[in-house]
Amino acid sequence: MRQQAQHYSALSQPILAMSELVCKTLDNDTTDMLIDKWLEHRNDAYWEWFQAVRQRKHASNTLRHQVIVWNKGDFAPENIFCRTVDTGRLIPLDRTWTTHVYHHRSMQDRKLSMMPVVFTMLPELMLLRGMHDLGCDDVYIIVTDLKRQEMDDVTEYFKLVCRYAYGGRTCKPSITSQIQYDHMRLCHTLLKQRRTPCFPQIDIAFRAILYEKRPPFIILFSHQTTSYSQIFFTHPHFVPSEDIFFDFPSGCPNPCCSDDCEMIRFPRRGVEVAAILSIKRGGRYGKKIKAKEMCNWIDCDASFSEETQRYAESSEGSEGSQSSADCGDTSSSSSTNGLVCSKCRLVKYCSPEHQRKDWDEHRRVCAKPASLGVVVVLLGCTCTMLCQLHTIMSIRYLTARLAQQIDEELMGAWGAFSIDQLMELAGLSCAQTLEKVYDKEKYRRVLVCCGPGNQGGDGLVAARHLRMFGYEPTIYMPKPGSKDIYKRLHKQCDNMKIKSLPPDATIDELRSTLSSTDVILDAIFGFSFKGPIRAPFDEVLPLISSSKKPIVSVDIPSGWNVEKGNEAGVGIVPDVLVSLTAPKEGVRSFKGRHFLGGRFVPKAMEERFQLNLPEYLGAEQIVELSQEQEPQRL
Ligand SMILES: NC(=O)C1=CN([C@@H]2O[C@H](COP(=O)(O)OP(=O)(O)OC[C@H]3O[C@@H](n4cnc5c(N)ncnc54)[C@H](OP(=O)(O)O)[C@@H]3O)[C@@H](O)[C@H]2O)[C@@H](O)CC1
Ligand SMILES: [K+]
Repeated sequence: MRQQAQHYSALSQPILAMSELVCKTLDNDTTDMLIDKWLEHRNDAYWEWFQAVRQRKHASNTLRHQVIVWNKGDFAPENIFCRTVDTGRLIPLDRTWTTHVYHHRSMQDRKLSMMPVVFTMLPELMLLRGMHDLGCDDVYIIVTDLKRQEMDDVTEYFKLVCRYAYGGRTCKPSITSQIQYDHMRLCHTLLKQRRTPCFPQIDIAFRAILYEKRPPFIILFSHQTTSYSQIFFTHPHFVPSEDIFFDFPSGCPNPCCSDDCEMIRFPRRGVEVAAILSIKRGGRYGKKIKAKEMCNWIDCDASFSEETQRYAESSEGSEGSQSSADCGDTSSSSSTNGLVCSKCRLVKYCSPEHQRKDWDEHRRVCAKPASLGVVVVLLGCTCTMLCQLHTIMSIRYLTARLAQQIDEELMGAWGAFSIDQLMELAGLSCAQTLEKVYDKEKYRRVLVCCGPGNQGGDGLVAARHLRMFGYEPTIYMPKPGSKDIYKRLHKQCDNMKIKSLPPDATIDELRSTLSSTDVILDAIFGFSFKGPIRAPFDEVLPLISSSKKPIVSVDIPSGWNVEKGNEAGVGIVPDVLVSLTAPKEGVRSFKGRHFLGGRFVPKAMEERFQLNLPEYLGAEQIVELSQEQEPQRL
């Protein structure tokens, strides 16, 4: 062993035999036993999450991108199906696997059993295993004592090695010395910190597993309660859809951890934040990884050609489409148009025979997409109404949390928007909505009521546009927000000679302004509102409601719970609502005219969050969702 270790260097390709780590293998039966044990612990966060999947609240889409399904049966892994990222099959979570846990022998001496290691990560492992089909019967875990910062350092090191030196390739002298320097630094630091196993051992085992086994992912598990474990994916294609991770509970066992702490670093924000090892391919590693869509019968190796993957859009219930695959042919070039299950339309088969064979398993999740049932209700509607109703049935209603997440993503690294841009478009939608419903000749005087958050900013932008459209807005901001953006927006309004009530205007002053107002724009509270209503709004809201003036509410009527609506009965009841980005859960029962605005969501994001937004026409910034009466301008 010592002799072999001499050949080891950070730049040459190690082999597993060089590793001094002990490998404990948990076979299928042991894994099954662990899953059974895990199921005894119901009523935890995972159980709730899976229940939510069942109610189609998460990780589900009635269209073909459905990634997790559970339609029937008990809470048991065999009833929960995952769409695999590598073959597109819908397979049950109970397809067990073999776990190889590499650990230092001192851990065994310390009586650290490897069973709890696997048990702690079981829901995540089940999910990951279920997400992968090809070559993933084996899961590799390396157990360490790394702390958070150390885990990050080690992650960066592996990324560097895999990018430039994997396979013993030569790289620029500057990179070589960088790798050697990082290697020495990590050895030195981690040895000093007495981390087990020492860094060279983690390094050997990690790269040797990559080299010899080429798994879709490797987990570096940390035994430290103050740390997280890292998953390394070996190709971007192997990173599961981030929809899966939305709301997936964090598994951190440390009771003192912060909210965003995770047991395993799941790539919650998609490929961009996943630890992906960029491995140079070529020579014996020259095989390009390619997504294969395969026949859903688990024993069949037939895959479908790329061009036929768009089957769902083009073929209507294609039970009869031809099949040319020889299912015994294991080559990836085997290609067929496939038969789509005519009921759920979620899976494909190479032949009727395999469809029949898979039926016992597939029947557990096979169901008609829910939206199809709606058609019956719609008989007798006009074509336009049908389209509108269809829009309402399928549009996604957002929880407060999801609305905030979308907002953050729009302004995050991927979305790259600034708040000014979003607010400008949001405010423009509000002004356009008011203009569409309330004619400026009859409803010239608009009281724009602004709150202390971003919605107040939307109101200020709307006031400016309304002035441009020929209205006479007055701003009322009883609690001006402190951010610079509100001050700038207010200054822009001042420059246009838009009147403002002083923030400390008395209730009498507000009452008198309301009496000389034609229509109110309610831009007080948005998706961050949490009841009960505090001063000064506890006096302002009832006054607005009792004014009997028409009201246009922005995003959600002020005072309504974002998810439960006007259950406390203290909110404003508007005539018109303009939802931004997508409607919120709380407005499902809203009866007035409902518009959608905030035309800034990129298509990719709309699809990722399954928003099912309606089409905006031409250059319009708004689209009407429902109509209680024929569209008309008042
Ligand atoms: N992507 C999008 O869709 C975009 C959305 N945009 C818009 O942003 C809106 C969300 O903005 P947001 O997060 O700043 O929150 P929002 O609701 O305006 O104000 C919260 C503030 O209200 C207050 N407050 C809360 N509860 C209270 C109570 N009970 N009683 C009294 N006060 C209470 C509290 O203030 P505090 O008391 O802390 O000073 C809190 O900070 C969203 O709905 C949409 O209109 C666009 O601008 C951009 C793109
Ligand atoms: K509002």
